[in-house]
Amino acid sequence: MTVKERYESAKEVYKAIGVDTDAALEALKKIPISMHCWQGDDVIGFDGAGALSGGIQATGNYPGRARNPEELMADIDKALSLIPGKHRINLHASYAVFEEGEWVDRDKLEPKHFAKWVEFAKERGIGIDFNPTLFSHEKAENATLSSEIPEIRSFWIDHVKACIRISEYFAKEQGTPCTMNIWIPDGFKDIPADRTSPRARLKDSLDQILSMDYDKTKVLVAVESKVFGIGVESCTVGSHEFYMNYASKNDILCLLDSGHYHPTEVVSDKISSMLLFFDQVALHVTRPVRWDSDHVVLFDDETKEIAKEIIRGGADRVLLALDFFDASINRLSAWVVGMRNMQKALLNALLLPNETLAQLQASRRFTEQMMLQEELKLYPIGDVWNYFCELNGVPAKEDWFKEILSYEKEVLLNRK
Ligand SMILES: C[C@H](O)[C@H](O)[C@@H](O)C(=O)CO
Ligand SMILES: [Mn+2]
Repeated sequence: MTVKERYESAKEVYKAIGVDTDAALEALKKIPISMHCWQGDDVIGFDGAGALSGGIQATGNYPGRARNPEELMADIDKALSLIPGKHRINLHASYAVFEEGEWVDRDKLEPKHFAKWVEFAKERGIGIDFNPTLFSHEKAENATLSSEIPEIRSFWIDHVKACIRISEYFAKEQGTPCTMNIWIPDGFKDIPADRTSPRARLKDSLDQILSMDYDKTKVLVAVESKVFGIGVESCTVGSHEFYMNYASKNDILCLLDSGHYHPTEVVSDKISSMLLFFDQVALHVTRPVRWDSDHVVLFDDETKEIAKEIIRGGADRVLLALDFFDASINRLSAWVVGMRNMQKALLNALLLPNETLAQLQASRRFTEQMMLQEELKLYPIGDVWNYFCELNGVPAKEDWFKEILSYEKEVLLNRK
């Protein structure tokens, strides 16, 4: 049977439970995922400002890490060619592209340092999202926006302001808003004596940043909380409560990273609450293994549950990005697996009879609800997925992997 014939057969199976597979594929095609550039080079960046810091870690030494903008762009291109649909790319400020012999510190970054990325994105018709980089820098050794040292705090305030200007430039050039997400590593290894002062300084820094004049329809500022990081186990200044309150009072976005909560807490359970109080919510989907380990996103239960909440809450209300970095495997394969898995999870959610399931819950027919949810797990989603790949001109099933192998042989292994 061909992929199309299998799809036609699956379509009938779904039709019997009231699910329109054609509509699901149309909807899936319209959901962009912001693919993080930092999986390609183990979060190193190009500004040479410092080794990876901030309590995050890329482990492994698989050959072929992208070492410069050309290599990273080529790798992103290859990965995107194996992922169905049109997506976005997510950059960090540390990925500024300088002219030969040029260098400026992070507080002096300008749109021109990202012109190459705009050129890259425009040629491919994709949008760009952005992140100030408040780690891997000598001035980030202790604290950034919450620093007790006025010059350090001003430096980072200026950096984030510069990033807002760069985000505005991206948005203007690409014609779609740019999500600009702020994450800082500030915190304390051991029990602090004063939790309030650092948080008050962080609040003041954000106030100063947001007081600048910028187009709020073009730059969607988000703040990303975290429960702990390596070296800051006892207290994170930018905690969930801090940022949720700050975002709500200041009309900016909260970004929920699925690795940034207590191990038994799940982001899938938070999305509906956020969407009742905010117009939109931003996500970093990742896979924490025992800690915020940033493993590649799998087609696992929590990813599926997050996707259900995105579809049920309205995909246009969720700014979806991925955030993992695994240096122990082929980095392009990591991107492709993670992106395709996020899409499979979204497809899975789109293929559910969501109305029927909600009605079963509303009438408290939980026995039937459980039965149906379990039976649906074995419905022929694979046939629908393969057809989606074919429709979008990318290899179905595992067929994309041979492209990775030849790219590894011809390109990655030559990066000595
Ligand atoms: C590199 C990212 O910005 C970073 O991973 C941040 O988003 C995060 O999740 C830190 O744990
Ligand atoms: Mn994150």
